[in-house]
Amino acid sequence: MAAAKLLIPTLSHFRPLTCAAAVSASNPARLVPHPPDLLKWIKREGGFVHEAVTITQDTTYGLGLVASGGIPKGSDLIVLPEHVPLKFQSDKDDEADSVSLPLSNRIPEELWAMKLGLKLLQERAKVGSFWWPYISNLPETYTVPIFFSGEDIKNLQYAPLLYQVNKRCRFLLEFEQEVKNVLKNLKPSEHPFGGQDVDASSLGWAMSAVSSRAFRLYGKKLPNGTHSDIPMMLPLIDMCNHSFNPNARILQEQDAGNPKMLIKAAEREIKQSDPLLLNYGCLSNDFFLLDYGFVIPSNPYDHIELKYDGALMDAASMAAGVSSPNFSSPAPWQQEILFQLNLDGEVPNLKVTIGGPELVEGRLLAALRVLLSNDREMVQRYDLSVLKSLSAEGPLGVANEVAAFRTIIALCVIALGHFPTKIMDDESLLKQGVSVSTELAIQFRMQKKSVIIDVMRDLTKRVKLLLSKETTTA
Ligand SMILES: C[S@@+](CC[C@H](N)C(=O)[O-])C[C@H]1O[C@@H](n2cnc3c(N)ncnc32)[C@H](O)[C@@H]1O
Repeated sequence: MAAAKLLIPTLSHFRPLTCAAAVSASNPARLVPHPPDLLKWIKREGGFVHEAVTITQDTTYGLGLVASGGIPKGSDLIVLPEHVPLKFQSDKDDEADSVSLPLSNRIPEELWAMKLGLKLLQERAKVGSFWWPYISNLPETYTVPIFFSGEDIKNLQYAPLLYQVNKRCRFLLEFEQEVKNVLKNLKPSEHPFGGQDVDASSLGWAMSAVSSRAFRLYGKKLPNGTHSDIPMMLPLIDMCNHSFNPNARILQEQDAGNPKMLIKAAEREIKQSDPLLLNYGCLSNDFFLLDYGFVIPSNPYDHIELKYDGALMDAASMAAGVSSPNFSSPAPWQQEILFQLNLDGEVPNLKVTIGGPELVEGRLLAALRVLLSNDREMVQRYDLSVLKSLSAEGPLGVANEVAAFRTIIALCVIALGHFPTKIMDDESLLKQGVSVSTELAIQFRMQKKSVIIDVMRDLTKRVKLLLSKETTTA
């Protein structure tokens, strides 16, 4: 044993940063086979864990928290003292941050998870890290699309997500080079990762660990009295799985001198064997898959993204039977409204969505209503907020509303045509048994197609209702 220690002296102060591909979504291995007891560590550090809160393997979503007995509503479930969450600027930072800080400054703000990921990777490499009891309990692999094969990325069949995945992969490969360049001339004592090679795969592990587990909460108080919003990893609390109907919620107590993170039971009793669930956010499946590595069936917040384009709108409305639409050449007064909707001008935002709680994004609905109307005076009688509202029920008349809805239905048909497979094909592929990542990609595209079909159904009903009302009043 002594000889082995002598042979590998440099290995004694760091841990390897290798990263394997995900084999199972429901039960990913942890970084070490028998990690320390997380509950005991939290309590030793001065935190509180309700006696009925336990960690269970018995979930379809990996590890989770479960109530071993009844918990009254509003009870504190877990309380973390301020030094336990893992944040980018931590009081425990040391001189290695003079290297990782400039590196993190090269990360675009939208990839904030990579910033905290650098810190996580640094702590993962360090033997004796304060956070090792937490980090060793993290999953070894993630089912996010940056780890999918090229074939499974294509299997997503949805351009906006393909774009995001490619962007993240490209960033990781470029950042790997930047990290290597910065690290190559460092003395061992200055090296933030214990002299180890950091590659796109270990960076991707760290980014996914953060994006799937961090919460954005108040940071330090700013001079103007407000709080900065910073991501942090909350040990144990982050063992809660997601639900849109959660039974727990995160709170931050800002008592002077004693800030704490806690989760409380929601305003209903938690029964024995109930999982403890948090709402990660009212997000589309794009975010759930990209950041968390899962897809929610019938997600009420899922939507599809389209580009507002005059030629596409003309094609859709002609397919819907609207005669001579003028989306490609709007009248000046219509163009002025498109400008107000930020669908025209120097830096327009042409991304519009269909599906989700709004059903049709207000900006798209207003544009269709206005461009399908010839009656400038009537249009100008209404506020933009009315023109954008689906519940306004045909402010510009039944014929205009029917034409707008039919145009959206035709847009949906065009969008469905962009998917190379039908839902029935996808279902039979899933029945044949496929890998974890292929299954996720197929579920993702099936859900997108369901969103489109649901919107078409809803709008078809609205058209029928409008037409029936018109015949009754005629
Ligand atoms: C904050 S962690 C929760 C703890 C995690 N289950 C574990 O084993 O460490 C978030 C991860 O849990 C899984 N997860 C949580 N809620 C889920 C849900 N509703 N459906 C599918 N997977 C879920 C996903 O793998 C996600 O990335």
